[in-house]
Amino acid sequence: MDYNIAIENGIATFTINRSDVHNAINSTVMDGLKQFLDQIEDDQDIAYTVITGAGDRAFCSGGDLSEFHDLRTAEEAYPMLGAMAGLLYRVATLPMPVIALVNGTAVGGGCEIATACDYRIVSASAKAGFIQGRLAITTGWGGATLLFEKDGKHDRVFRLLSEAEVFTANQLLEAGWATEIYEGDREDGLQRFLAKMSAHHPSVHRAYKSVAIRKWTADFMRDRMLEEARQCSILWGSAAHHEAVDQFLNNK
Ligand SMILES: CC[C@@H](C(=O)O)C(=O)SCCNC(=O)CCNC(=O)[C@H](O)C(C)(C)COP(=O)(O)OP(=O)(O)OC[C@H]1O[C@@H](n2cnc3c(N)ncnc32)[C@H](O)[C@@H]1OP(=O)(O)O
Repeated sequence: MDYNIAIENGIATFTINRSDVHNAINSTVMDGLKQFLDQIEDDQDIAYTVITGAGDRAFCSGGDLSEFHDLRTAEEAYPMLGAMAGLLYRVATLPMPVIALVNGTAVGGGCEIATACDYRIVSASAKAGFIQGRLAITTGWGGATLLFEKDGKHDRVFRLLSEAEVFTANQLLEAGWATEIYEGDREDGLQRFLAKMSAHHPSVHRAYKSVAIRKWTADFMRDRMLEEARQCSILWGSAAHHEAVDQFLNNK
Protein backbone atom coordinates (compact mmCIF):
# COMPACT_ATOMS: atom_id res chain seq x y z
CA MET A 1 0.00 0.00 0.00
CA ASP A 2 1.34 3.47 -0.92
CA TYR A 3 -0.03 4.97 2.31
CA ASN A 4 -1.07 3.89 5.81
CA ILE A 5 -3.85 5.23 7.98
CA ALA A 6 -3.79 4.60 11.73
CA ILE A 7 -6.06 5.93 14.43
CA GLU A 8 -4.87 5.11 17.94
CA ASN A 9 -5.26 6.75 21.35
CA GLY A 10 -6.82 9.88 19.86
CA ILE A 11 -4.02 10.35 17.30
CA ALA A 12 -4.80 9.96 13.59
CA THR A 13 -1.69 9.28 11.50
CA PHE A 14 -1.29 9.39 7.72
CA THR A 15 1.99 7.83 6.54
CA ILE A 16 3.18 8.20 2.96
CA ASN A 17 4.59 4.75 2.28
CA ARG A 18 6.76 4.98 -0.83
CA SER A 19 10.24 5.06 0.63
CA ASP A 20 11.85 3.72 -2.59
CA VAL A 21 11.02 7.08 -4.26
CA HIS A 22 11.55 9.22 -1.16
CA ASN A 23 7.78 9.14 -0.49
CA ALA A 24 6.84 11.01 -3.66
CA ILE A 25 3.11 11.71 -3.98
CA ASN A 26 1.29 9.82 -6.74
CA SER A 27 -2.44 9.73 -7.44
CA THR A 28 -2.90 6.73 -5.12
CA VAL A 29 -1.47 8.71 -2.19
CA MET A 30 -3.71 11.66 -3.13
CA ASP A 31 -6.74 9.33 -3.02
CA GLY A 32 -5.51 8.01 0.34
CA LEU A 33 -5.16 11.50 1.76
CA LYS A 34 -8.72 12.29 0.67
CA GLN A 35 -9.97 9.08 2.33
CA PHE A 36 -8.03 9.98 5.50
CA LEU A 37 -9.52 13.50 5.63
CA ASP A 38 -13.06 12.17 4.99
CA GLN A 39 -12.54 9.75 7.89
CA ILE A 40 -11.19 12.17 10.50
CA GLU A 41 -12.65 15.61 9.75
CA ASP A 42 -15.78 15.15 11.89
CA ASP A 43 -14.39 12.69 14.42
CA GLN A 44 -14.56 14.45 17.79
CA ASP A 45 -12.42 11.76 19.45
CA ILE A 46 -9.29 12.72 17.53
CA ALA A 47 -7.10 15.05 19.53
CA TYR A 48 -4.17 15.31 17.08
CA THR A 49 -3.44 14.49 13.46
CA VAL A 50 0.05 13.51 12.29
CA ILE A 51 1.42 13.33 8.74
CA THR A 52 4.75 11.57 8.20
CA GLY A 53 6.76 9.51 5.71
CA ALA A 54 7.83 5.87 5.87
CA GLY A 55 11.46 5.02 6.51
CA ASP A 56 14.18 7.27 7.86
CA ARG A 57 15.41 8.94 4.66
CA ALA A 58 12.48 11.05 3.53
CA PHE A 59 9.33 12.80 4.67
CA CYS A 60 8.24 13.50 1.07
CA SER A 61 9.98 14.45 -2.19
CA GLY A 62 6.94 16.23 -3.64
CA GLY A 63 4.96 15.14 -6.65
CA ASP A 64 5.94 11.88 -8.36
CA LEU A 65 7.74 13.24 -11.39
CA SER A 66 7.60 9.87 -13.21
CA GLU A 67 3.79 9.83 -13.03
CA PHE A 68 2.97 13.53 -13.26
CA HIS A 69 5.39 14.23 -16.12
CA ASP A 70 2.75 12.63 -18.35
CA LEU A 71 0.70 15.78 -17.72
CA ARG A 72 2.12 17.99 -20.47
CA THR A 73 -0.11 21.05 -20.64
CA ALA A 74 -1.65 23.53 -18.20
CA GLU A 75 -5.06 21.97 -18.87
CA GLU A 76 -3.74 18.49 -18.07
CA ALA A 77 -1.77 19.58 -14.99
CA TYR A 78 -4.40 21.77 -13.29
CA PRO A 79 -6.75 18.96 -12.18
CA MET A 80 -3.88 17.29 -10.26
CA LEU A 81 -2.48 20.55 -8.87
CA GLY A 82 -5.90 21.95 -7.96
CA ALA A 83 -7.02 18.69 -6.35
CA MET A 84 -3.91 18.58 -4.15
CA ALA A 85 -4.28 22.28 -3.26
CA GLY A 86 -7.85 21.49 -2.20
CA LEU A 87 -6.62 18.61 -0.05
CA LEU A 88 -3.94 20.76 1.58
CA TYR A 89 -6.56 23.41 2.36
CA ARG A 90 -8.51 20.67 4.12
CA VAL A 91 -5.35 19.61 6.01
CA ALA A 92 -4.74 23.24 7.05
CA THR A 93 -8.32 23.67 8.24
CA LEU A 94 -8.78 20.41 10.12
CA PRO A 95 -10.43 21.19 13.46
CA MET A 96 -7.62 19.71 15.58
CA PRO A 97 -3.84 20.46 15.65
CA VAL A 98 -2.00 18.86 12.72
CA ILE A 99 1.65 17.90 13.10
CA ALA A 100 4.07 17.25 10.25
CA LEU A 101 6.53 14.71 11.64
CA VAL A 102 9.34 15.53 9.22
CA ASN A 103 11.38 12.35 9.57
CA GLY A 104 13.76 13.10 6.67
CA THR A 105 14.13 15.04 3.44
CA ALA A 106 11.19 17.26 2.50
CA VAL A 107 11.44 18.96 -0.88
CA GLY A 108 9.04 20.56 -3.34
CA GLY A 109 5.47 19.54 -2.60
CA GLY A 110 6.77 17.75 0.52
CA CYS A 111 7.43 21.19 2.02
CA GLU A 112 3.96 22.30 0.97
CA ILE A 113 2.38 19.37 2.83
CA ALA A 114 4.42 20.17 5.95
CA THR A 115 3.52 23.86 5.68
CA ALA A 116 -0.19 22.99 5.59
CA CYS A 117 0.25 21.46 9.06
CA ASP A 118 0.12 23.54 12.25
CA TYR A 119 3.46 22.29 13.56
CA ARG A 120 6.61 20.88 11.95
CA ILE A 121 8.58 18.55 14.22
CA VAL A 122 11.78 17.98 12.28
CA SER A 123 14.47 15.32 12.56
CA ALA A 124 17.90 16.82 13.30
CA SER A 125 19.23 15.05 10.19
CA ALA A 126 16.44 16.21 7.85
CA LYS A 127 16.86 18.75 5.08
CA ALA A 128 14.08 20.67 3.40
CA GLY A 129 13.48 23.23 0.69
CA PHE A 130 10.96 24.67 -1.72
CA ILE A 131 12.99 23.58 -4.75
CA GLN A 132 10.20 23.97 -7.33
CA GLY A 133 12.07 26.89 -8.96
CA ARG A 134 14.79 24.43 -10.05
CA LEU A 135 12.12 22.74 -12.18
CA ALA A 136 11.02 26.08 -13.68
CA ILE A 137 7.71 25.95 -11.78
CA THR A 138 6.37 27.44 -8.55
CA THR A 139 4.62 25.71 -5.69
CA GLY A 140 1.49 24.23 -7.25
CA TRP A 141 -0.34 22.85 -4.25
CA GLY A 142 -1.07 26.16 -2.49
CA GLY A 143 2.11 26.04 -0.38
CA ALA A 144 3.21 29.62 -1.11
CA THR A 145 -0.20 30.96 -0.09
CA LEU A 146 0.04 28.95 3.14
CA LEU A 147 3.59 30.11 3.84
CA PHE A 148 2.84 33.82 3.24
CA GLU A 149 -0.29 33.40 5.37
CA LYS A 150 1.42 31.69 8.30
CA ASP A 151 4.77 33.50 8.38
CA GLY A 152 4.48 37.27 8.75
CA LYS A 153 8.02 37.90 7.48
CA HIS A 154 7.44 38.78 3.82
CA ASP A 155 11.06 39.04 2.64
CA ARG A 156 12.08 35.79 4.40
CA VAL A 157 9.21 33.84 2.79
CA PHE A 158 9.92 35.37 -0.62
CA ARG A 159 13.56 34.22 -0.43
CA LEU A 160 12.65 30.77 0.89
CA LEU A 161 10.43 30.24 -2.15
CA SER A 162 12.26 32.01 -4.94
CA GLU A 163 15.84 30.99 -4.14
CA ALA A 164 14.81 27.30 -4.16
CA GLU A 165 17.53 26.28 -1.67
CA VAL A 166 17.65 23.23 0.60
CA PHE A 167 18.25 23.92 4.31
CA THR A 168 19.41 21.96 7.35
CA ALA A 169 17.11 21.37 10.32
CA ASN A 170 18.90 24.06 12.35
CA GLN A 171 18.54 26.58 9.54
CA LEU A 172 14.85 25.69 9.28
CA LEU A 173 14.43 26.27 13.01
CA GLU A 174 16.19 29.61 12.74
CA ALA A 175 13.99 30.56 9.76
CA GLY A 176 10.93 29.76 11.86
CA TRP A 177 9.69 26.96 9.56
CA ALA A 178 10.59 24.10 11.91
CA THR A 179 8.66 24.25 15.18
CA GLU A 180 11.03 21.93 17.05
CA ILE A 181 13.91 19.59 16.23
CA TYR A 182 14.21 16.03 17.57
CA GLU A 183 17.20 13.70 17.73
CA GLY A 184 16.86 9.95 17.31
CA ASP A 185 13.55 8.10 17.28
CA ARG A 186 10.59 9.91 15.69
CA GLU A 187 8.03 8.44 18.11
CA ASP A 188 10.03 9.80 21.05
CA GLY A 189 10.26 13.18 19.30
CA LEU A 190 6.50 13.23 18.73
CA GLN A 191 5.65 12.10 22.26
CA ARG A 192 7.95 14.75 23.77
CA PHE A 193 6.19 17.42 21.71
CA LEU A 194 2.70 16.12 22.51
CA ALA A 195 3.44 15.79 26.23
CA LYS A 196 3.45 19.58 26.58
CA MET A 197 0.22 19.99 24.65
CA SER A 198 -1.52 17.08 26.32
CA ALA A 199 -1.30 18.87 29.66
CA HIS A 200 -4.45 20.68 28.44
CA HIS A 201 -7.79 19.32 27.28
CA PRO A 202 -8.05 18.72 23.49
CA SER A 203 -10.97 21.16 23.35
CA VAL A 204 -8.55 24.00 24.16
CA HIS A 205 -6.45 23.18 21.08
CA ARG A 206 -9.55 22.80 18.93
CA ALA A 207 -10.83 26.18 20.10
CA TYR A 208 -7.58 27.95 19.19
CA LYS A 209 -7.55 26.13 15.85
CA SER A 210 -11.01 27.44 15.07
CA VAL A 211 -9.73 31.01 15.61
CA ALA A 212 -7.04 30.47 12.96
CA ILE A 213 -9.43 28.82 10.52
CA ARG A 214 -11.97 31.64 10.85
CA LYS A 215 -9.41 34.07 9.47
CA TRP A 216 -8.55 31.78 6.55
CA THR A 217 -12.17 31.29 5.54
CA ALA A 218 -12.85 35.03 5.81
CA ASP A 219 -10.02 35.96 3.46
CA PHE A 220 -10.75 33.27 0.84
CA MET A 221 -7.56 31.30 1.39
CA ARG A 222 -8.92 28.27 -0.50
CA ASP A 223 -9.58 30.38 -3.60
CA ARG A 224 -6.08 31.84 -3.38
CA MET A 225 -4.54 28.35 -3.09
CA LEU A 226 -6.45 27.24 -6.19
CA GLU A 227 -5.30 30.36 -8.04
CA GLU A 228 -1.71 29.47 -7.11
CA ALA A 229 -2.28 25.98 -8.58
CA ARG A 230 -3.67 27.52 -11.76
CA GLN A 231 -0.68 29.83 -12.08
CA CYS A 232 1.71 26.90 -11.56
CA SER A 233 -0.14 24.88 -14.22
CA ILE A 234 0.83 27.50 -16.82
CA LEU A 235 4.53 27.09 -15.97
CA TRP A 236 4.00 23.31 -15.88
CA GLY A 237 3.19 23.38 -19.61
CA SER A 238 6.41 25.25 -20.49
CA ALA A 239 9.40 23.80 -22.35
CA ALA A 240 11.70 24.91 -19.49
CA HIS A 241 9.78 22.72 -17.02
CA HIS A 242 9.64 19.72 -19.37
CA GLU A 243 13.42 19.95 -19.92
CA ALA A 244 14.20 20.20 -16.20
CA VAL A 245 12.08 17.12 -15.37
CA ASP A 246 13.51 15.18 -18.35
CA GLN A 247 16.94 15.93 -16.95
CA PHE A 248 16.00 14.62 -13.48
CA LEU A 249 14.37 11.48 -14.85
CA ASN A 250 17.19 10.77 -17.32
CA ASN A 251 19.86 11.07 -14.64
CA LYS A 252 18.51 7.94 -12.97
C1 LIG B 1 4.25 18.01 -8.48
C2 LIG B 1 3.96 19.05 -7.48
C3 LIG B 1 5.08 20.05 -7.34
C4 LIG B 1 4.59 21.10 -6.37
O1 LIG B 1 3.49 21.60 -6.54
O2 LIG B 1 5.30 21.44 -5.44
C5 LIG B 1 6.34 19.41 -6.85
O3 LIG B 1 6.40 18.72 -5.86
S1 LIG B 1 7.69 19.78 -7.77
C6 LIG B 1 9.00 19.03 -6.87
C7 LIG B 1 9.15 17.57 -7.22
N1 LIG B 1 10.21 17.00 -6.49
C8 LIG B 1 11.51 17.11 -6.83
O4 LIG B 1 11.91 17.78 -7.75
C9 LIG B 1 12.45 16.27 -6.02
C10 LIG B 1 13.12 15.24 -6.90
N2 LIG B 1 14.01 14.43 -6.11
C11 LIG B 1 15.24 14.82 -5.71
O5 LIG B 1 15.67 15.93 -5.91
C12 LIG B 1 16.07 13.79 -5.01
O6 LIG B 1 15.58 12.51 -5.33
C13 LIG B 1 16.10 13.94 -3.48
C14 LIG B 1 14.68 13.92 -2.88
C15 LIG B 1 16.81 15.26 -3.09
C16 LIG B 1 16.89 12.76 -2.87
O7 LIG B 1 18.14 12.63 -3.52
P1 LIG B 1 19.02 11.28 -3.35
O8 LIG B 1 19.16 10.98 -1.90
O9 LIG B 1 20.25 11.48 -4.14
O10 LIG B 1 18.09 10.10 -3.93
P2 LIG B 1 17.75 9.79 -5.47
O11 LIG B 1 17.64 11.06 -6.25
O12 LIG B 1 18.68 8.74 -5.99
O13 LIG B 1 16.26 9.19 -5.32
C17 LIG B 1 16.00 7.82 -5.01
C18 LIG B 1 14.91 7.35 -5.94
O14 LIG B 1 13.74 8.11 -5.74
C19 LIG B 1 13.31 8.70 -6.96
N3 LIG B 1 12.63 9.97 -6.68
C20 LIG B 1 12.97 10.88 -5.76
N4 LIG B 1 12.12 11.89 -5.79
C21 LIG B 1 11.21 11.62 -6.73
C22 LIG B 1 10.06 12.30 -7.23
N5 LIG B 1 9.68 13.50 -6.72
N6 LIG B 1 9.35 11.73 -8.20
C23 LIG B 1 9.69 10.51 -8.73
N7 LIG B 1 10.79 9.83 -8.30
C24 LIG B 1 11.52 10.38 -7.32
C25 LIG B 1 14.61 8.88 -7.72
O15 LIG B 1 14.35 9.05 -9.09
C26 LIG B 1 15.31 7.58 -7.40
O16 LIG B 1 14.75 6.54 -8.17
P3 LIG B 1 15.66 5.32 -8.74
O17 LIG B 1 16.75 5.98 -9.53
O18 LIG B 1 14.73 4.53 -9.56
O19 LIG B 1 16.16 4.62 -7.52
